[in-house]
Amino acid sequence: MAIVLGRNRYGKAETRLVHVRRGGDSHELVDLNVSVALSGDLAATHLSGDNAGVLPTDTMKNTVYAFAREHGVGAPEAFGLLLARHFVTTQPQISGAEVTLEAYGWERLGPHSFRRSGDHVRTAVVTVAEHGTQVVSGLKDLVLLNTTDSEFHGYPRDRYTTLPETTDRILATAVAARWRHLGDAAGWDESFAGAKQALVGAFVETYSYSLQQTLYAMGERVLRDRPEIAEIRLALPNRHHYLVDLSPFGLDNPQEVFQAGDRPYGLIEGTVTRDDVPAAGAEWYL
Ligand SMILES: O=c1[nH]c(=O)c2[nH]c(=O)[nH]c2[nH]1
Repeated sequence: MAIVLGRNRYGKAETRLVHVRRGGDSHELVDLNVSVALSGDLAATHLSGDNAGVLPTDTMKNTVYAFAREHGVGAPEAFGLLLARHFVTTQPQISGAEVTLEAYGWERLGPHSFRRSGDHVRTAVVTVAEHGTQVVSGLKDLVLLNTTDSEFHGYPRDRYTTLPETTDRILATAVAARWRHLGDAAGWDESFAGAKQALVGAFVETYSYSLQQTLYAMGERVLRDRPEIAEIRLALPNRHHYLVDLSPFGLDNPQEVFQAGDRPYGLIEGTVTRDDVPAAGAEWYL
């Protein structure tokens, strides 16, 4: 029996970067949370504390800020690619870099005034490794709700089943989605806007018999509308809304008064994919 070092990586997590582009009269604002994880020949530091190959995580943080000044910050995918390629090409012991970015939205109020817009967080994960480059875009915390056009019935019942069948309910979720691109040179902002629009459009327009059906419709719409996207993964918490029994007060409740549930919640997860695209890198499955 031997004890050996397994998979490992290291990096600086959650570098908060705010970039102001002061071009003309109107300023541009980008607000990012950037995490870098590097992998490669890092056995020496783990086994003997030899740090000859360990670029400090502090340097990674500095690189994020310096690159913002030197190159500007465009789409999160583009900035992530720039950083990931930099670490892999300049550090001989590093063979893989994963840069994860969250972009917080700011809505313009004036030439140099903004209001934080909280309806979703845009995400990107860029991986540069020996086997290739993978760009995954996404979003999270996008809360959507339909007040009708949602049913749930026809499910198996056992002795523990109490859920009443319904032909009219609220369907609500907080969308977390990530989608992998076929190439590494999409028009990132336009692609993101199109994918988000497809997700929302399918949620609104699908008459739903289950959140699972809605999930598939959302993924399918993204792949139909966006040829640059190979595959999409969705995680949809079912934000249950319980019809309140008002009969003790002599009142009816024709789908008007609901209690918003918190926990527990159903969690519906799924992948929608094209059947003719190259397989994803291993990172996709984490
Ligand atoms: O859309 C739904 N899918 C389920 O799998 C499920 N399970 C449940 O209790 N309610 C729902 N709703």
